[in-house]
Amino acid sequence: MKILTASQIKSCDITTIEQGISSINLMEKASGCCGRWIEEHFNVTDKFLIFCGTGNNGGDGFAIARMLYEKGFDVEVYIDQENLNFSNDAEINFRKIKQIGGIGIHDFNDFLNINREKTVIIDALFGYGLNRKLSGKNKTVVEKLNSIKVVKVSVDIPSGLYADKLPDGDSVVIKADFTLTFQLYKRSFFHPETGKFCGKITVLDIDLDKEFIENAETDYFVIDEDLIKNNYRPREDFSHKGTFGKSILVGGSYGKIGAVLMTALSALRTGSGLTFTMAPDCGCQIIQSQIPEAMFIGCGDKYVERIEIQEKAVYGIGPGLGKDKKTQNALFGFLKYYDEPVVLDADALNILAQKNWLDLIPKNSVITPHPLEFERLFGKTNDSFERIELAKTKARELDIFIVLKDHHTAVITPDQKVFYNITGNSGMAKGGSGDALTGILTSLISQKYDIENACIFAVWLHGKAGDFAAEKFSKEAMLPTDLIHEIGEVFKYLVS
Ligand SMILES: NC(=O)C1=CN([C@@H]2O[C@H](COP(=O)(O)OP(=O)(O)OC[C@H]3O[C@@H](n4cnc5c(N)ncnc54)[C@H](OP(=O)(O)O)[C@@H]3O)[C@@H](O)[C@H]2O)[C@H](O)CC1
Ligand SMILES: [K+]
Repeated sequence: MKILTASQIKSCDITTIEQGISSINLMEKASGCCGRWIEEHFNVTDKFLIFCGTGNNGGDGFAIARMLYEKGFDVEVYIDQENLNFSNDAEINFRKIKQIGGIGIHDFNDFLNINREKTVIIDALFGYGLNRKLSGKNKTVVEKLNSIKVVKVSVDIPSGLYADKLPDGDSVVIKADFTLTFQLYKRSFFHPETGKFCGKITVLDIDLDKEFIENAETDYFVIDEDLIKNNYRPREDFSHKGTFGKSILVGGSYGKIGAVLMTALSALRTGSGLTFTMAPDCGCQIIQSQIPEAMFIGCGDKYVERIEIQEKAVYGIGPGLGKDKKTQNALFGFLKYYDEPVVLDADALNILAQKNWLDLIPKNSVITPHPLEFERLFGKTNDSFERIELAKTKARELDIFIVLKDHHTAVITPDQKVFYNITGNSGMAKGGSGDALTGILTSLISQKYDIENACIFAVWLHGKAGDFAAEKFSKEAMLPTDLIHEIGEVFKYLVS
């Protein structure tokens, strides 16, 4: 699914309207989708306080108020009565609710304490037309709404948030529990500084012009299930273990054997045909007894001291590797002569950063840094938008793929495309989750998924398995090994 900018969405609106539907009917359709969602998720005994701005986001709010009222809901509307300079469509819908006696219309300043129990706030102050930070009564009413613990539903975008950039420094933004956004995700939904205002996001299809969206230029995409289902290749029956590639997972050090063990286990669970672990001898018993399916190649006593090159294999290097001098030399010796794509994670990245060996990374390799590892590799950035721009530059310069791990992990490609993942949860923020991702990635590349698709599929699969594990064990109790064991459930889900 594409992510378009606010101005592209506005142009798409205009194109849709030029194709035949009037703007007021497009608003009616958008508001109707919101009304139906609200009706499905709340009780008729709930009271709705709908806060409306002067633009079409406010117009949606007026239309939603009318629709909920007509369905028997208790509705009150709040506006800035000192600024009735509405957009054309907002004006039309404002007049409609004024004619309905049963909908109270109040000024923002009249909004006093409320019975929180049965009240739902609908935020229809601003949408993608926001072009400066909130001030005056708009700012005051948002601060007031944020200060009370009551369910908030934002129409299109939490008011105060821009669609595709960070808010200005001391901005005020509605902290929504739900965001009902029209047609496409907005980029700010996926960044840590901004996504936290959205709550649970639902994309409502309002039938915007499909051809416009198809032809729209963008570098930004969401990894949605359509993309995955087009990408996933069910296993052929007439095949043998060699068909499904050879993964070599390199890592582990004394006391951190579990990392490379989890990486190997997740490579196997992802369907790797032949799986080897290259780890220090101190890990041999542990790995061989826990994963008999993975062959073991000893490469040192307590640390990885050498990384031998094997033909027709895909290497995943880093989990639990440590940064011992011998290990540094082993990594240097390997990368100096190996020019096939590799997956580099954790301490492999920290060694490359520390020794400034970035130019040793083979083309089309995949690095999987979390933000701190990214900073060690490429330097500080002021915010996550800047970090993505730097990642795009580095992916192009080094001709590599960057899987930038965060709440919404992003895959950045050498041709500067950015794919945001929407599976996963905070239960995965535990040591070992990254090791599992490395195994999934290595396994998919060894199974001949092209690198871009392997990265996209891997982050989605990893997050989905994490969601299944959270469902089963709770976010607090779930373990990375639970996530690994749920990988099979995700494959079954994909073919269901
Ligand atoms: N395709 C769709 O997604 C559809 C979306 N719809 C809804 O329309 C809004 C966008 O409506 P728009 O009128 O373009 O803009 P907003 O309602 O977001 O903002 C209204 C105007 O407010 C002014 N503004 C901007 N920032 C501020 C601010 N900080 N303080 C005060 N006023 C502000 C600005 O006008 P100016 O003249 O003052 O610059 C905005 O134009 C979208 O989000 C959806 O909710 C349609 O209903 C259907 C299709
Ligand atoms: K809004």
